Amino acid sequence: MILTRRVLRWPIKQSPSLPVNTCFSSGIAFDSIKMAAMFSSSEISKTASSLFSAYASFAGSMMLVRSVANELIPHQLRSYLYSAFRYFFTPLSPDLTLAIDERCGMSKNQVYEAAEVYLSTRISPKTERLKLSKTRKQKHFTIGLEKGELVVDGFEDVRLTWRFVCTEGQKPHGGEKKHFELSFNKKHKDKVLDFYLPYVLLKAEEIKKQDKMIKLYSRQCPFSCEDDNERRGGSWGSIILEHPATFDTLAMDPALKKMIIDDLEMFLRRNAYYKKVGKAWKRGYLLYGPPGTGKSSLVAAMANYLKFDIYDLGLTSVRSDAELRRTLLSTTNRSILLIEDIDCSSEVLERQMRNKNKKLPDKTGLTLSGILNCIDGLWSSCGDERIIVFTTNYKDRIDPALLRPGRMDLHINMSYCTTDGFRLLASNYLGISSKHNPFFAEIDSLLNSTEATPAEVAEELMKSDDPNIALQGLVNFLKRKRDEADDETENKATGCGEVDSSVRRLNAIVSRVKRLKTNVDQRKIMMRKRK
Ligand SMILES: Nc1ncnc2c1ncn2[C@@H]1O[C@H](COP(=O)(O)OP(=O)(O)OP(=O)(O)O)[C@@H](O)[C@H]1O
Repeated sequence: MILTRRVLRWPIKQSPSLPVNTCFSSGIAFDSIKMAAMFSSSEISKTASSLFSAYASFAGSMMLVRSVANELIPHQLRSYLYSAFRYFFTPLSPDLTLAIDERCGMSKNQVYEAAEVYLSTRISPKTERLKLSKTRKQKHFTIGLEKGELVVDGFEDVRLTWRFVCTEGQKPHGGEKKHFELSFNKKHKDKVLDFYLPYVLLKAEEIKKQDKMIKLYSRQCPFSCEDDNERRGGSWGSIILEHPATFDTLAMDPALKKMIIDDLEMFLRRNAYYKKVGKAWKRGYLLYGPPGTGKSSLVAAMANYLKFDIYDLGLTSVRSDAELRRTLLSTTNRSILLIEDIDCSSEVLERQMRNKNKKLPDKTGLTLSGILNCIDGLWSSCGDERIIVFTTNYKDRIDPALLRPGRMDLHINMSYCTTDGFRLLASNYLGISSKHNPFFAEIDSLLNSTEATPAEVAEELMKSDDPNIALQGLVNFLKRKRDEADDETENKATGCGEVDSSVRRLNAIVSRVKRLKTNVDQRKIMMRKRK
């Protein structure tokens, strides 16, 4: 108040030392001249001293008040008063800011991870700094926000601002603490929590699925392609699965192929259904058939289709039920557990032998009941979207307990190459179709009377870039197979003595050599003609 009164009493005078109508080009210079004209130097110094004395008396009284308050008012009441004072005198912001930390305790924060992925697709052209990275195994660049960068996003009528913040960790060598700040108008709080953030999680999941590199895990693999270069628990190592098999390249009965795809689709859709009926969300497939009919290729096609990782578990490397449990618990959701050649697993066969011969000692700690428990017992319920695939060349050698529905839901017979299968392979390997090709009819009739695996047919088709040579080679191969099969049947039917059968085999070899020579001659003639 003193200060105000003094200021108001200042006289407004013109300085006699300056001519009133002097002209200046600069406005600032003109103002300062005006000021100087208003106050004489003695008056300015008087004003400054009164200002200083006012400030000193104000600061002194405040210090006195503060020390009295510190003495008389208890600490808790004081801090309450301060916060109330701050609350009433700080202007209210209409915005709410959510801090999304990188970690929740020891584990990663799912919302933070999702935001990282989602925001990489929301970067505006105005953003000035971005983070770019790519590991040797990654196919695409990874783009992220740099410290302090902003992304503005919209969701229905809500405007949201994301900011990426990095701060120094409090502990020495604690590294950087990272978090996102998400700001929006307070009135949209419910919409953001109930709809926007779940939408971000969903979108991030979709983006991850698109870019996902499928991994093949094995306990025998000495290293891991995980980003943090750590092996998963349960001693799994991994490599990127680069198997190009897809359902489009698989030569198998089209109806069977469609049935498998539909079954997988239904399995993926049925999360709620599995919960409702009280079953673990998993599905078991048994693939059986002779070697080279595409069992492993089908597993790769399933993984590529679903974008699921594969855990290749050799049962022979598992020593006990406890180890099997540990190993399976360290596998992730959305994965395929592959147990190949289940009939060759000595433990599974052993139980059958033990049943027949009760005296056989229990050699290992891995038992069939341990395996069954992991497939559909209580342990199997730890995890979601799991697929278990058993493969075997001999279905009849497997313990029926393993095959019952609920354990192996679908039994898929991978059979010899059919005419449909051949057409697909011919189109894949040679880029040809059956139209006007003279070889197709002959190959069809040979395939109907001979058992050849898709692997054998594919091998023949790969032998030449020239479709005619490759197809002629396949015809010869199938004829040879047919003759061999005929010879074998004949041998079995006649049941002659050893000498007779040796003579017949010798004759068969001679006739086969003759046929081969004819084929070679034919091929030479064709080559000459082409030249
Ligand atoms: N049905 C098929 N469609 C396309 N290619 C196939 C098919 N079956 C086999 N092949 C070809 O043969 C090769 C071997 O097949 P694959 O390993 O999948 O057979 P498998 O039945 O798993 O054999 P095994 O029982 O010996 O493990 C594959 O790399 C693929 O090129």
